[in-house]
This record gives sequence, C-alpha cells and structure tokens, in this order.
Amino acid sequence: MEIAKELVLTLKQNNKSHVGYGLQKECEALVGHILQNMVRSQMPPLHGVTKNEEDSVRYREEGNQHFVMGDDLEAIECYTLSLAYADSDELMAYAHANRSAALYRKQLYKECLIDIDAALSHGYPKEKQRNLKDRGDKAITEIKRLLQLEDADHQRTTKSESVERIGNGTAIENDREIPKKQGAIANENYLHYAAKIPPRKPRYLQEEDFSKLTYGPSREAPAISDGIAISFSERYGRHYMATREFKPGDIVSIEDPYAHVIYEERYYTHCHYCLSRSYNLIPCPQCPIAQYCSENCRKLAWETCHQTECPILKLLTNLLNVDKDKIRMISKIIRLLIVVTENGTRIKELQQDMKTAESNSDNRTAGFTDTGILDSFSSRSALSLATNMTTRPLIGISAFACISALAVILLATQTRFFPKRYEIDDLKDISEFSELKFCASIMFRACVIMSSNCFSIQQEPGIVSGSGLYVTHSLYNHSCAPNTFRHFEGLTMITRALTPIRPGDQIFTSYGGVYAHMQRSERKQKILQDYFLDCDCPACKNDWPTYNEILRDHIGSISKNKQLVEKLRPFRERLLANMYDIEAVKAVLDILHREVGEHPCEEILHAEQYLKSYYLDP
Ligand SMILES: C[S@@+](CC[C@H](N)C(=O)[O-])C[C@H]1O[C@@H](n2cnc3c(N)ncnc32)[C@H](O)[C@@H]1O
Repeated sequence: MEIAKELVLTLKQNNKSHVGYGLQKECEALVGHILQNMVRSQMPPLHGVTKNEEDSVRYREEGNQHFVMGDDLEAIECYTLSLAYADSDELMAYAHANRSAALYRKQLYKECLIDIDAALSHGYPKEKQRNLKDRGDKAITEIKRLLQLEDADHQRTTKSESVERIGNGTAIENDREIPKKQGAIANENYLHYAAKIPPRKPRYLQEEDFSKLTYGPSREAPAISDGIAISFSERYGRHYMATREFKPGDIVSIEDPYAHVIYEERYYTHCHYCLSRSYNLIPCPQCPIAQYCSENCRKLAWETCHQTECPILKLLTNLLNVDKDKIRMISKIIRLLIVVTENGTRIKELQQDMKTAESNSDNRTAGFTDTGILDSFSSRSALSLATNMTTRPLIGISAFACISALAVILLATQTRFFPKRYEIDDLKDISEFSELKFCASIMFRACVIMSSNCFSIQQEPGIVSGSGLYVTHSLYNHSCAPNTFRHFEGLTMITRALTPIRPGDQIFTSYGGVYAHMQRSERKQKILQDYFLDCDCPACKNDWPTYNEILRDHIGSISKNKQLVEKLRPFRERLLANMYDIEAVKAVLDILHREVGEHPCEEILHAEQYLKSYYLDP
C-alpha cells in the first residue's frame, strides 16, 4: 500500500499540465503495480447472471400482479424483464403477449401491435391466439380512428396527400402494404398499422433547422460556433470566450457523444444503444441485461461494443463488495476503452498516438489532431480532457486505479478484447503484458476524465437515462448563473445562449447547481466535491436568492418601470395571441438583460424558464 501511495504522490507532483497528457509513464506505473498485486491475490469467484425460466416466469407473474392492480407501466417493465430472462421461444411469446395487454390499456396501440406480431412470430400457442388477435383488431380500430381524426384535422387546412410521412422523413404510400414478415399470419398485418403512427416530433424541430450553429462551425472545434474561441488561462484552464454576439436561443454548440452508457435504473425502460424510452424493448439474445428499442440498435450495439461488454455486464450485476458507483464507473471506462481502441483493434496505434500527444506541451491546443482540430470523435482529443489530478484526494486516485485494474482483468479473462483470452493464472507476471498495462492506464485516465467531464443525458424532462462524454462540450466552465442552457435531441447535445452574450464574455454552462434551484451552500459543496471547484460566479459571490424567494418578494421586478413595461407590451400581446411564439420570448429576454443588467430579476427568471421549457419539454 505504501508503494501505491508513493506512486500516487509522484503522479500528482509530476502533473505540470492542466490536461491528461504528460503523465502516461506515471499512470502505467501506478496501475501496473495495483494490477500486479491483484492478479497475485485470490480473486473473488465470479458468477454471471444468465437467462433462465424461473426468473422469466417470476417477472411475468409480477407483471400480472401489477396489471391486475392497474399499474400498467410497472407491468410493462416486469414483462420486459420477463422477456429479457426468457430462454425459450415459448417464454418470449408469453412475455410479448402479456406486455401487449398492458400496452393496449395504456393506449400505446402501435407498441401493442408490435408485441402481438412478436408473440405470434415466437409461436404463441394456437389455443390462446383468439384473445391476442381480438386485442390486435381493437388496436387497429383505435389506430384507424386516430388517423381519421388527424386526417380530418389535416383536411381542414390542406388538401390531403396520397403519401404520408413517418418520423424520419421516409414515405409510405397509403394503400401499399409493407412486405409481410415471414411467418406472420395472413390478414393480421400488425406492423403495417403500427408504422402508420409517426413518432412525436418536438415543436422546435418543426419550426427551425435545429442543427444550425449560429455563425456556422468554428475551424478549430467544428462542434462549436465560429463566434467562440478556445482560450487558456491559469485561473480558468481551457474555456470558451465569445468573439461575436449571441442572442438568447442562439445555438452555440451542437455535438454527439464520443462515448455514452445507460444508467442501471433505465436498463428495462430505455434502449441501451440510443437511450430512448421504449415500451417495446427487445433483449440481447445472450444476456438478460441489454435491451434495445429496435433491431437496428441491437445490431449496431453488438457490432460497436456489446459483443465485448456482454460477458462483463453479466458479471458486474453480481459483483460482490463493489458499490453501485464503482460498477457504473467500470462500465463507463470499459466503454471508453472500446471506443478509443476501436474494440481492441487499434491498441498499438493508440500507444503511438499518445506519444505524439504527450509531446505537445501547449495547454490550449492539448489533444488537437494533426490537422489542428479539437475533434468530437478523435481519441486524442477525448483523452486530453481535464483530469483534476492535482486536486483529487489520494484515496480517490487509488480507488480509480483499483477499478481500472479490475476492469482490465475482466476484459482479459472474460472477453476476446485482447488477441488471446487469458486465464488469471497466465497473468502472474504482469510486466510481460504491456498491452494490458497500457489499457489499464487508459481506463485509469478514463476514470479521472469521465468523473470531471461527463454529462447526464436527459432526453425527456426530469428523466436522466445515461451519461456521455461530449469532447467539445467538456471545455465549458461552470457557473451557477450560466449564460447558456442545454437540451438533447436524441443523443445530440445542443447548447443555446440563455442571455445575450457579448464578444469577450466567457461562456459558461451549469454542472448541476443553478442558483435559482439550489441554496448557495448546498450547490457550492456539490460543485466542490464533484469538480474540485470553489465557485465564485456572481450568484455565489453575491448570494443571489432562489426562485421561490425571488417570486415571493418580487425581487428585481420591473413592474414599476413604466417605460420598460411599455417597451415589452407588444411582445406580451404576441404571447397572449400565441403562447408558442418563442421569438417574442427571446426578444423579451434580450431587452430585459440589456436594461436590468446582472442582477436577479423576477421577469428575467420567468422568461428564462419559458425559453428553457420550450426546448426541454417540447
Ligand atoms: C469540464 S472541465 C471544464 C474545462 C476545463 N477548464 C479544462 O481546462 O479542460 C471541468 C473542470 O474545469 C475547471 N473549472 C470549471 N469551471 C470553472 C470555473 N468557473 N473557474 C475555474 N475553473 C473551472 C474545474 O477544474 C473543473 O473540474
């Protein structure tokens, strides 16, 4: 233990750079030492969870109880679990059939039809099919009724078209049947009717090109606007400065995750690949853990990551003496390792690239590619993010080193990630396995990077479904009174100006403690604990009141400022005529900020809330 402590201290002392690069040798020494101790000690027995009849039946019965009580959502989740654990066609057919009943009652007719089709495809017993088909007929009737209602609405405004569009813009002609699935029963073309219900589209997507960066993409970092520059200072580290003006609502950055994972509490409600809410989840054929919203997501997940993760996820669920946070971290770092090494196929190239990256001592451009870009999808850029190595407590660093050593042992002994699948006894002298040591050090770096940089992914209001590493977004610094806010379109994170931003302003996001919703002491403690940052934003320095206090005492209210009220009147009238006139809200915010300045203000808070909820709760 003393040696490990010394290695951690050396790591911290040698850390001259603000970012991760420059410490590869020290990281490998620390993780190599822990790895060596781990492989020589007695590893706990590993028992993976597997599909089995007993659990599948138990979850189905639990689902039935919820169904009887009228708890449809709980029933749907239990039937999804029953399907996940099912180890035969028969059990799968039952799980799909029962889920279709809860879906029907929840008025999710499209999902109901998909499940009926799946139950039949899995050979749902002939003698029980009558009920299922009756339900299918009723769901089709409901869909037809809904489509007629929509059609009537549509005809009122436009002449009806012969082609209808579904979610992603693909068109199906009204009278042409979708080719029948093999084995489906004649006349019950359930999938045809299911496809007629288009996915719900957020309001803002119907009105604007949501993917347009204001001023177009920056040359140095294509995911941010050209009105922003990357800066570096001792006080702020890397951060973003505005070089041009932004108005409230303008898009300042837009990016897909470099790597992302689902949270365990969403395993049976959300797709493990795209993280969207789904009532029709289908399981990985190998494990009871991973569920997908479609065949496409299941296939992509398998090809990109799940074939490696599958045996490990089975074990993690049963790992004794390892708490939930650590298990979550293990799944995150394994995912990052899979992405940076392209599933183990680029380990040598990555080793070489790390050497090139380490030779750049400039903090501002650390992690830039050879073409001079901070790239959302480059391993070099991803591994350059802030580590907070000097400010982290020793115990946290040691814990991360242990997690990384354990993760690499699991990869080496349970998967085909490395060219050879090892027995633990093969690894007794770890110095012979430089690839393992290197991968463990990358996962150690992933721990420190991910704990300081990951964003929660929230596709629906109030529901966090997973966590993602967004390389370019990771350069935003924190403020409890940020001048931007973010929302998600699928996995894509979009950051917009919340206030007017002027050239020379630093652009901030909130890491989770916004002044209006959390008392100063509480949020300061949270930000210090998670990000080693003693926040000194205006809201912290001046102890701004919270939302409730501002509303109760009308703090900063402009209601007595007759001139300003008069100036805002036309926008008020526009909003009374159309509550979704978001351009009016943006104009109000712009005017209020310019007139009121940097103070808490009741009307600003209202307008900001309005703007955010337009995008967050579409
Ligand atoms: C997601 S990174 C932000 C980018 C970071 N500044 C960099 O150099 O890469 C988070 C870390 O940045 C630093 N940071 C964030 N907000 C800050 C602020 N307002 N002032 C100073 N440092 C800040 C803290 O070390 C925090 O843990």
